[in-house]
Amino acid sequence: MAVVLPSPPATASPGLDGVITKPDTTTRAPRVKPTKEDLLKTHAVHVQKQANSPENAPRPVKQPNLALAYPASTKSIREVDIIPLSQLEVNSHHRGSGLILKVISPPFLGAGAVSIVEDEFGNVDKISIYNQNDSSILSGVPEGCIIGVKEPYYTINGKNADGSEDYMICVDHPSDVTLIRFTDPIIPEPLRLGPLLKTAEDWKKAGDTAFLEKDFPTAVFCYTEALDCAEDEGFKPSIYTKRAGTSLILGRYDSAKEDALASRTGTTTDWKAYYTAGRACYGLCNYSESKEYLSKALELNPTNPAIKKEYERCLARLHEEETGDYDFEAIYKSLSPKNVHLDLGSFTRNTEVKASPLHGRGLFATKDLAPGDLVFAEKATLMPNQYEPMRASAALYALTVRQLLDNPSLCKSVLQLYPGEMTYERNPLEGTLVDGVPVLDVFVIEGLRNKNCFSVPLSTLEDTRPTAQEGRQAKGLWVHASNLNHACVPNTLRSFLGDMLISRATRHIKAGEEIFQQYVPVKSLPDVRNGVYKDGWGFECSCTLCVAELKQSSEASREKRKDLLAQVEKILNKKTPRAKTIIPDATIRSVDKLMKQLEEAHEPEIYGRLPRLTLIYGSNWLVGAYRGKKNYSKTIRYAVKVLRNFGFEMPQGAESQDKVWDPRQMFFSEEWHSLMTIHVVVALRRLAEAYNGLGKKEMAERSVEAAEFGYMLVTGFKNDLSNLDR
Ligand SMILES: C[S@@+](CC[C@H](N)C(=O)[O-])C[C@H]1O[C@@H](n2cnc3c(N)ncnc32)[C@H](O)[C@@H]1O
Repeated sequence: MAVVLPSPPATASPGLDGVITKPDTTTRAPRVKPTKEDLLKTHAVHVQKQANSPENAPRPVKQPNLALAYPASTKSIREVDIIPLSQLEVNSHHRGSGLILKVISPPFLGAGAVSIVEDEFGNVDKISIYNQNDSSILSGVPEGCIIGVKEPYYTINGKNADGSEDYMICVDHPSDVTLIRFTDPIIPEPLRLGPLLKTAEDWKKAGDTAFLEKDFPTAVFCYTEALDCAEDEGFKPSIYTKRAGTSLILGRYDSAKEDALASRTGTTTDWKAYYTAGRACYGLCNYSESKEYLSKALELNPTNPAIKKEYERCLARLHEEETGDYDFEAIYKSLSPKNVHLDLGSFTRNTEVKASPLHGRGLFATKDLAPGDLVFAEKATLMPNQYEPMRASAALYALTVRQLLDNPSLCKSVLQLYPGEMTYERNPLEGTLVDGVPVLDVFVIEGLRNKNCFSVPLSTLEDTRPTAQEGRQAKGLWVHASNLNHACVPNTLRSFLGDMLISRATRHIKAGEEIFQQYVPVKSLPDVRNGVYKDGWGFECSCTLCVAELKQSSEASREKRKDLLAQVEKILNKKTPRAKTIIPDATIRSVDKLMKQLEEAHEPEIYGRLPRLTLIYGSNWLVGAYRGKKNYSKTIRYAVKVLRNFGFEMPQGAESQDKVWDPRQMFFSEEWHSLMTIHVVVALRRLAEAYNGLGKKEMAERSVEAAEFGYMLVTGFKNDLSNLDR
């Protein structure tokens, strides 16, 4: 699926004469409207061009521009005043009004389905319908169908070749348009066609033909018509069965379940209904309900191998949900670019959602957890298999809209996510069914995507490898993890395996304590990182480190650290230690000197047990420089400093090569506030190498064990450190 960038906001733009002109946003009557013939002719040219272009060209996505947000209609087409097209005013949302229209052209399928429509009085106009599902025939608005548009937004779609304004009814919210059945009395007389087919049997046959042609949306449509005109109740169960099976293929699990249950006849053949209902619930990740239906199917058909297989799968998911017992290594092996959606249950019972003193809801521990413990593991609620960075956001947005439309039962958990500040009040009717579809506000969906999505590599383990392809990240939503608030020095670390998010404790967490994660890797300067939070999520961080750095440390000290860091960076950015490059001693000495000054610029009474982020880059660099010179003793000294700067407690004298201590203990300190990243693992490996170089085998082994523990935290499961070399 390709994407287009969000359209630019309606701000001032250069006019033809180079003078900045504001877009015309006043509500007014359209100026000159084209005739029906002209509209159809121009449209036909576009459609013809599309027909000549290569088949299967990916369909772009119109991602909503939040600056132009407007709420979705929550009314039924039966509640609004039907108006003629001639009453439409540009730049207006026509609240309380609606249109009943006949589609009189084949569609042009771009980011939206564009067609020409006619009302009962012969007025014509252009319509663009966005955000419809491929599983609905509205995504293609076939010629001849009758649609209802609720509270239509009429807009200027740029200029025509002759300079006149090009007008369009723009339907952004998918629930603002509804497909009207041919027999519906709401259709005005002049637009009526009468039923296309007469009997339920005819519609069923038409549905079967569409099914065989793999046109599943049309099959659903025909089966719906068949059910609607069936006079014989005995005819209905078989149609429900067919519609349930078709919906299952389309991933419309809510309807599949409903139809499967409606198809029951009270006989032993009901095993089919329960089997389909069980599979539909499995598709929705409702494993307990799935198990119930599959058990019933098994009772009626105990030897059926397909039911047995589904039942076993269901038990495996329930076991994962209950215990958090996963074979992560096997899961990793099963992962491939084509197989990122893992068949796993989510383990969340160590955590619960409660009101947070920081903001809205937060996630809290339900039991004491130790460093390294699995806090929770959650399968993505929504994550497209799209790792192209330019396409990942739009793909997630499109998938979210599609899934909510297809499975309204998902609306409750997804629409309660925080969408950021909206320019209007949210409507409590969002997510409820009106005219058969859930009311969906695409601007809310884009807002909550933006505030809650995570960027995700194929696996964090892959991502730590030097050979990892930089930037290839998908985007996804995990509704449970979305409750996590941010802390720069958090108590958990997240990692990914395909669409599975693994959260591990990085320190002791007491039952009842709030769980935090870092939203993004933290910047070392407190004002810079807080700028990122403000811009991205609208908050200022109040974690221990931010309070210490922003509220307790003086502005003069902050400025001093900033200045020294800039001096360090100036040198380091030119001289990165690499294999086979020897850094001149003079450079090392000047970095060393600056680093001492920077260290002294950290007030001991404030930074006593806190990370010193501005020191990390320099101390890491010095580890590399001394490692290059095989100076083991200095490598140890600076590797220990790196660990200290990340906020790990180092025993007195650990910087000396002769000190005997246990690096494995550093993860278990109760008082220190440490920050866990892959750089900690690398520093521990350097430490091990240097101890080895000095022949201190015991210390080297302990350092390797500590590095392995750290690597488990970073990647989510136990892994060989040699992954870091390939
Ligand atoms: C993914 S949501 C986190 C859950 C959120 N508290 C809720 O009620 O849905 C992200 C939003 O939480 C808020 N937030 C996260 N961390 C915060 C913090 N440390 N302090 C204040 N607000 C925070 C921000 O408003 C942010 O946009």
